[in-house]
Amino acid sequence: MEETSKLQLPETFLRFLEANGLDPSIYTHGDSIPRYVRLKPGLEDSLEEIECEIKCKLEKVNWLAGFYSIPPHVHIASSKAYQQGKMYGIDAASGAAVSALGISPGDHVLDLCAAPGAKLCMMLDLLGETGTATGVDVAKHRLAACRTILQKYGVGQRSRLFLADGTTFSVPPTTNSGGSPCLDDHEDTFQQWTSRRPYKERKQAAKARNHPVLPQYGQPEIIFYGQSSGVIGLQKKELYRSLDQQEYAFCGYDKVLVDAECTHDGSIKHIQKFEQWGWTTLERRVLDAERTDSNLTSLQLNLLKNGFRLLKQGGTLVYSTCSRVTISLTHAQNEDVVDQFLAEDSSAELQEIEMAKDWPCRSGRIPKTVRFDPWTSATSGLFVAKIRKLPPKEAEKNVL
Ligand SMILES: C[S@@+](CC[C@H](N)C(=O)[O-])C[C@H]1O[C@@H](n2cnc3c(N)ncnc32)[C@H](O)[C@@H]1O
Repeated sequence: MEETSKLQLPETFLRFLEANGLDPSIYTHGDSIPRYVRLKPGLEDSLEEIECEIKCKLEKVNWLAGFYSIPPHVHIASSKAYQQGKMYGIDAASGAAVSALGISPGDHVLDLCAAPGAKLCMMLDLLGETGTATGVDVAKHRLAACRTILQKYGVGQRSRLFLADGTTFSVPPTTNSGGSPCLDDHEDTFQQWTSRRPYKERKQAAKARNHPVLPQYGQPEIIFYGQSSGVIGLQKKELYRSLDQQEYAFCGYDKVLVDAECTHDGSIKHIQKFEQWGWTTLERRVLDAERTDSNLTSLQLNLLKNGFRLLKQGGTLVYSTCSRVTISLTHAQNEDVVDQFLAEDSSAELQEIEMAKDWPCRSGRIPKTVRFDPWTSATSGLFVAKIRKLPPKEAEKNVL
């Protein structure tokens, strides 16, 4: 804390923060943001037991159901309650982004940047016993961690995980949402998922390792699916069917989360290091890169476009950028991406996030978008935009 308050930020960095509506006090007033946990639904009675175990009180987050805050120095990873899957470690702002989707039982939900899976687990808890959740990520090791988490919390039953590029992913939700194990042992039929893969698949995987095929050039690899995911018993050609754009309007996903990739560690600890490395290095490595990193913003835009393409008419998409990094709250990675997307697609309409009235957030540069600033929200920081897919008649009016 002492160290942070002494930090003198250079003029260029202060100007950069101002241009992006970021309050520099987060860098000078220290890192006192609490940690958050979410209790597994139905385990509210375990609250006292958990408090005893981790030796601190779980403070209820009044604006977000199921969430509690704990002091930043309390670690939960070694606690029995965490290891037994009674609680999740997830920032409250991340929980808010999932809530903004307005998930209803029976929905088919897509998480286009799913790993390591904290938000996907929350979606599955909200779905309860119905609907399906599909998680996509381009990083295999992160997706494997996501699979472990789904298994740990026992929420994998109606989920599918695909290793794929979210900018081109095209697999629609399955229509058969109550799939049951099939006795058909045709090699192209999906059986129940098992960590022990059949010999033929292992041989194919070994071959692919020698001649790697990036997911965007091949068929998305399904690396986990649950008993009632609707995948069991399906033939590969049925699962990997692609639809015409018009068909997605009726057979697409009800809700899509694009929790986009962001880079540049702008965390307090990271920025502090530039005091030793030299502030000119900060300009070169972070500020200039941020202004010119068109690769990143075009990835974010393409993820948003593809997520929206897979959305049903009347469906809801939430675009958010990852928390824990403060620089990722810049306009370039958030409002500018949303602005460009809305300008290009007349069927996309920005929606008011009604429940945000009770959240400790403020408006983004574009009305109806919201920002959780770490310093005012006491969360890790997040940008959230909620977008609805309009039916063609309403979209026409949008153009006029
Ligand atoms: C902010 S993290 C997602 C966090 C996740 N939603 C959660 O709650 O745990 C961004 C993720 O996007 C993934 N990613 C990056 N590029 C991608 C792409 N082209 N397609 C799909 N996922 C991508 C990264 O591997 C990373 O796991």
